[in-house]
Amino acid sequence: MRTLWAQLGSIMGSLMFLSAMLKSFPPFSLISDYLRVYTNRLTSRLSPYVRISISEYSGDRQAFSAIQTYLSDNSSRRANRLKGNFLRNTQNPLVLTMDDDEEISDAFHGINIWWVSVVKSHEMFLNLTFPKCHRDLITSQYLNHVIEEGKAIAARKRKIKLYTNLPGRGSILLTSTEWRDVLFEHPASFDTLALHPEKKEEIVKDLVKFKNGKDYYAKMGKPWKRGYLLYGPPGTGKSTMIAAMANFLNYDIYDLELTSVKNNMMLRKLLIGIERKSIIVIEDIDCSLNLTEKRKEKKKKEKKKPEEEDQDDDNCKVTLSGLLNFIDGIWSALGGERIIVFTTNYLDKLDPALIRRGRMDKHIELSYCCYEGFKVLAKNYLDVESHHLFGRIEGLLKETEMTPADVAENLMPKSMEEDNESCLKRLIEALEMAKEARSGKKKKEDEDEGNRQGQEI
Ligand SMILES: Nc1ncnc2c1ncn2[C@@H]1O[C@H](COP(=O)(O)OP(=O)(O)OP(=O)(O)O)[C@@H](O)[C@H]1O
Repeated sequence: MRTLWAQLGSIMGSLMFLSAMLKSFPPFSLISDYLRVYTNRLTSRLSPYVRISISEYSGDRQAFSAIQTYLSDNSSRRANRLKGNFLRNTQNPLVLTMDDDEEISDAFHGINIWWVSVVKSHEMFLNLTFPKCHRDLITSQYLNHVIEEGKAIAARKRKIKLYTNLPGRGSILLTSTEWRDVLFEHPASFDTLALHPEKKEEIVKDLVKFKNGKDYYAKMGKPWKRGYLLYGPPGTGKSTMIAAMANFLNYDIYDLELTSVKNNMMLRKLLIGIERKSIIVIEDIDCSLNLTEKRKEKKKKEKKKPEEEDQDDDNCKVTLSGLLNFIDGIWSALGGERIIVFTTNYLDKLDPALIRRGRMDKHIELSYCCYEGFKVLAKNYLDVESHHLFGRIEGLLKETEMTPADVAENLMPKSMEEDNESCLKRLIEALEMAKEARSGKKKKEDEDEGNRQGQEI
């Protein structure tokens, strides 16, 4: 049937060609225009099919690329002619898509649908043909199905990337910085994170609420973004938590090295280059800000005027106000669905303005290893869930402070032959030493305090 219509189409095409010929003779140009309009009308009235042409510039770019993803997924299984594109930094770099003018068929509730990809004057169109009698079903349900399915396929195939800001290519003076990406393949997950289960659950719930919160944020009239402050001693899992968050949400990570950003303008430029579904990380935020504070103190001593200060700051490094603008200025709302994470080992060194609630919505303390955390590490490293030495370790963990990084280091087998018992005993030894060192330190502090009070009397 569709072949018959194709033949009719070619007859109509010939008529149109004739009309174009006639057009070159001025007296006939009016007639030829009428001829073209009426042949078009006649074809569409008589045809039992409808054709919808969707341009890549039709407005919703995301919907168009979702349709492309859906068709590419279908075409790589069904079409005879495919286009291959190579992607950078991926494990499976070859991506197959439908070739130009290639047709693939699809079915929805028993209705046959045909798609053709066409490129005209550098513009791509996806043409969809289906029986006229199913117009409502196809335009309402089928197209939505294609877009949603395309988005789901893209999410499943999405590989997480880690972006870092590095000096721009060709920038000899290192005055500009740009994002460079590599594939992110950190295996951390909330299951392997040594953290109290209640705390873990609270964080996971918070992340889920954020990820599904598009409508909620829109209703509140707030940009779809959230700030997390992770603080605690070195080796307590702040970086590991960020990796677990990225894997859980399937978001890219933008690791912002603030000390190599020349000024506020450059910071804004970097911000604009950040895509949706991302976690922006500034590690050791206290170190980056110290530079600013020290510079301010120096300027105060040099008795500079405020205008000079601003100018100098802009020529020098990112200022506190630039950073605040980065977090909650108008630019920061672009695209939405972004998380910003600050980490620090020294919470009290930070400017309260930077971490106030609303800016850093959730403050998460990562601390020394608790018994629950140890059990996760024992499972990760030794694949053991219970052991007669666990009780001794539980008691020692309550009496001393050891970071999950140190617990992990002691648990890790040092050779293929080393058994679980020996690894657990090494941990017990290390915990006992830490306990002794701690009580020695405490004794010394008490003595010093006693001496100080004695001198005061
Ligand atoms: N909570 C944890 N759960 C699982 N592994 C952990 C945890 N904390 C630390 N580790 C282990 O210790 C290593 C160092 O941890 P990580 O880099 O995440 O700590 P950090 O708090 O970010 O340290 P720093 O403040 O020095 O950057 C990790 O590679 C991981 O193997």
